[in-house]
Amino acid sequence: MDKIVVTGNGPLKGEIAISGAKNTCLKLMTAALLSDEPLTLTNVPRLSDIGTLSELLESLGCEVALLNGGNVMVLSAGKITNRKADYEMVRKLRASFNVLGPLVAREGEATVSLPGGCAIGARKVDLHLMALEKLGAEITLDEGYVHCSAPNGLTGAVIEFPFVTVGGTENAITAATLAKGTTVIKNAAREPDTVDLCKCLSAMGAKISGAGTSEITIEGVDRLHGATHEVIADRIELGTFMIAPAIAGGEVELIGGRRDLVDAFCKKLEATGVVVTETDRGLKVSHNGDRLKPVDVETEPFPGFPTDLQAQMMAALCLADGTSKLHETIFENRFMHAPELIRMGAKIDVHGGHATVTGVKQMNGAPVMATDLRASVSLILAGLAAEGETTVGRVYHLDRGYERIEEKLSGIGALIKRVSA
Ligand SMILES: CC(=O)N[C@H]1[C@@H](OP(=O)(O)OP(=O)(O)OC[C@H]2O[C@@H](n3ccc(=O)[nH]c3=O)[C@H](O)[C@@H]2O)O[C@H](CO)[C@@H](O)[C@@H]1O
Ligand SMILES: C=C(OP(=O)(O)O)C(=O)O
Repeated sequence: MDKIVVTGNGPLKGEIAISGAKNTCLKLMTAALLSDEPLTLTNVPRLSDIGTLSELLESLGCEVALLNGGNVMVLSAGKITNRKADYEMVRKLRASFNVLGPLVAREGEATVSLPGGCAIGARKVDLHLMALEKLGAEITLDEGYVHCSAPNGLTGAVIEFPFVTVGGTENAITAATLAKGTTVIKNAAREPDTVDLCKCLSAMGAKISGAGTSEITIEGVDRLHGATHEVIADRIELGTFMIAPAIAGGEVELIGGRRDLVDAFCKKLEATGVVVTETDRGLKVSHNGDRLKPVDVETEPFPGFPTDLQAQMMAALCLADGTSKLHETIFENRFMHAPELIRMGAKIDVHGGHATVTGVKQMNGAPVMATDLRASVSLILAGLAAEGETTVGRVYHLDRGYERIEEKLSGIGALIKRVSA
């Protein structure tokens, strides 16, 4: 199994091109199931999660072709040959539960394995099912599978979520595109991923208004057609690489980065003393290497501080000059990076959804273990500023969501390599 070895070596300088967003691209891929014409996605990130979802889509009869070294994907669901998404595939990837909306909308029937919990929390799907029931689907649960049936098609309805669910909003949107009549989604997710999905669906002929606000309206249409859509920049990869010069010092330009994708995060980073500037090509982050100022962070749905950047921010705050408090409000078990950071010399006290981080002057390299995607990258970031060598194990978590991370970080002067153990 591969490991990543990072050696702290001072300030970083250069530029990193931001890839297409994993969490967006996965949902865009499920949209291909809504049309019998091809959907072409450009700016596709080369990640293991993309490969896993491709396999699932292929098992349903959707052809997936990669062009231009994998950067362009053509998805052709001329005919759905199988309406059942198997446990073995769905369990590997939560986003795969989002084939449910498109399948039932187009085929009037679908059976999809429950995704189950994952390391960061229980991650229920009751609200996805509530939304589909509102649209008239009949739902039964049997042996770990959700069976969803609407033989006469779905019908538009008002769906009000009690709290923001990104995946639930997206399943509701895709299902509603082919429903009869109007659907109004209240308390909808405002994430850029959801907005980009709506943009792609609109290019396919869907009638959607209000994307990016808490109320999204969808007028159902009879059919969707093919389209070409460019995947939006990955705001989580962007935020992750913005932390690199913050933690190790230096100046790095993130090509393709946009402040509006990570504004709440930028504000917290700026409060630590880091300088963020918008440039013609993206965002530039500079830090003189002084100790960061402590800040308090609470994760929230967009436009708040993203849960997917909490681990990386914690890594930076481990070296701040003072005490920071982090409150994780989205997932109940998303501090698994804390014990590993503690192995590197950090002082962190976790109590439920809260963590108190008392900054230390220096962290030290250590063998550490990745427990989930964002936890893994927080250990690499900490390694960039630590004294000595940090070896991160179980890097398959990292490969789910970061394209060529060693290459990108080496390009700004980091000492990082992948070794086969
Ligand atoms: C609001 C939020 O930040 N969502 C994040 C979540 O999206 P993802 O779509 O995976 O999760 P949701 O947004 O649906 O979940 C938000 C919260 O609602 C709960 N829930 C959700 C659906 C449901 O049917 N019932 C239910 O109780 C979840 O357990 C969680 O506590 O993880 C992704 C990957 O890390 C992030 O990119 C998203 O930004
Ligand atoms: C947790 C993440 O992904 P997933 O929802 O696929 O588990 C993530 O992108 O940080």
